[in-house]
Formats: sequence, C-alpha cells, structure tokens
Amino acid sequence: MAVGFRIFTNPDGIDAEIIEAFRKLPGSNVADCMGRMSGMHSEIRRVSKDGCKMAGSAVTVKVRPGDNLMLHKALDMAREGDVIVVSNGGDRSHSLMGEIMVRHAEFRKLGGIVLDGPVRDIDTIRTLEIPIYATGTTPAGPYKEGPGEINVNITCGGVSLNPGDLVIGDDDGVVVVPREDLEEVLASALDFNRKDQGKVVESTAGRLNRAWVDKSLAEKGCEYIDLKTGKRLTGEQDG
Ligand SMILES: O=C([O-])CC(=O)C(=O)O
Repeated sequence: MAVGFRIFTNPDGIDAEIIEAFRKLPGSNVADCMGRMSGMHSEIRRVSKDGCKMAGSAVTVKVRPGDNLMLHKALDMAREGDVIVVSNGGDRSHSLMGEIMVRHAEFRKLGGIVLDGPVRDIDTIRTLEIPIYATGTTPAGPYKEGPGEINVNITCGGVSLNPGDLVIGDDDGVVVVPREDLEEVLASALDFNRKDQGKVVESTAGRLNRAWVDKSLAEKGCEYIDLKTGKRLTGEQDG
C-alpha cells in the first residue's frame, strides 16, 4: 500500500437536519460545549465574504507542504455541501488555491474550504459567498507533485479531525465537532445558546452578576497592593 499517497473514498455523511441545526448556532457556543478545545486557532481566518455561515461534513486532505495536487483531487471528489479541510505541514510560503479553484468549488456547490495555509487572488475571493478560510495571502503558487492523502486523520488550526466530522464556521472562525458527539453537543449547544442570549441582555442593561470574579480571585489567593502606599490589602477592592 502507498502509505502517504492514498485516497480513501466514501466517508459517512451527516443528517441534513443536524447540519442545519448547527448552522444556526454561533461557533463560539458550540466550542464552549466541548471543553473550549475544538475551535481552530486564530490564524485560520475567513478570507471570503463575511456573514456566511458554514456547516458540512469534512473531507480531509493532507498535502505535502506547499503542494496542492491532492487538494485538486478533493475538489472533484467532495459531495455537494461537504467542507474540505487541508493540513499543510505548517507551510506559509506557497498559496494552496486561487480564484480558479475557488470558482470550481462554487460550481460544485461545496459547503466551504478550510486551509492551513495561504490563498492568492484575494481581490476576488474576498467578494465571494462560498466560505473560504486560510492563514493569509501570498502570490507564490503551489506545486502539484504530491504525495498526500485524502480522508485520513489530520490536524488543521491546532484541531485534530477525521473525515465525516462536522465542520462549522462563522466570522469568528472554525469549529470541529466529532461525528460520534454530534447529538450530545447539539443538545448542549442549543441550551447554552439560550442562556448566553439571556446573559447578553443582562450585560447590555448593566445587570450581570459579577460577584464570581472577586470570589474566584479570593479563592485563588490574589493579593491587592495600594500603588501609593505599597500597603498590602486583603479582600475585594475596586479600582
Ligand atoms: O495554481 C493553482 O493550482 C491554484 C491557482 O492559482 C488558482 O486556483 O487560481
């Protein structure tokens, strides 16, 4: 077997109803319901038009750093609504796609693309509604030699994911939900979101209970020192 140069086909899909329910939720609420550890790091930014919500089943691609042969293949293999997620070995020196590939992804009605690397042709990409996430831009183009793999476990933006996991994205960034946890995370994220909206109302009106901050500092033994006198104080202090 050509380990390192393989394409696995036919990953399980995700129920359309589950995908649509997640699409309506803020990614931050979903990530908070998974120990706050499943959000991709801040280098993975939306580079296409703001405001479009992404949700779809992952097609995972591991490319040789700076090479997009396997990404070209994944663009042809992915099903309507799928989200292609690419691991690029940390390379930032070569773009992994440009307008021609993005237009092809749009034509094939893919759900979005997440790249652990840069894009080019940003003038056009920033105007398009298909969700594209990347680490930045460079005019330097990709090589097309391989090797690489499709539909294997990868890490992108600091998060490990498998083919068929759910990938969601909004203007904050990208979150991965493992397929075996979908129903549990959806139930808790719906509940979390209801409570979060209540907190926003309270916070806007200046009624949010902040007592937990001083309680937590006291429990952790935080000290207060008067800047003018150098005197150490105990207990809760303002200013
Ligand atoms: O060279 C490539 O494969 C990527 C590219 O520029 C494009 O998609 O426009």
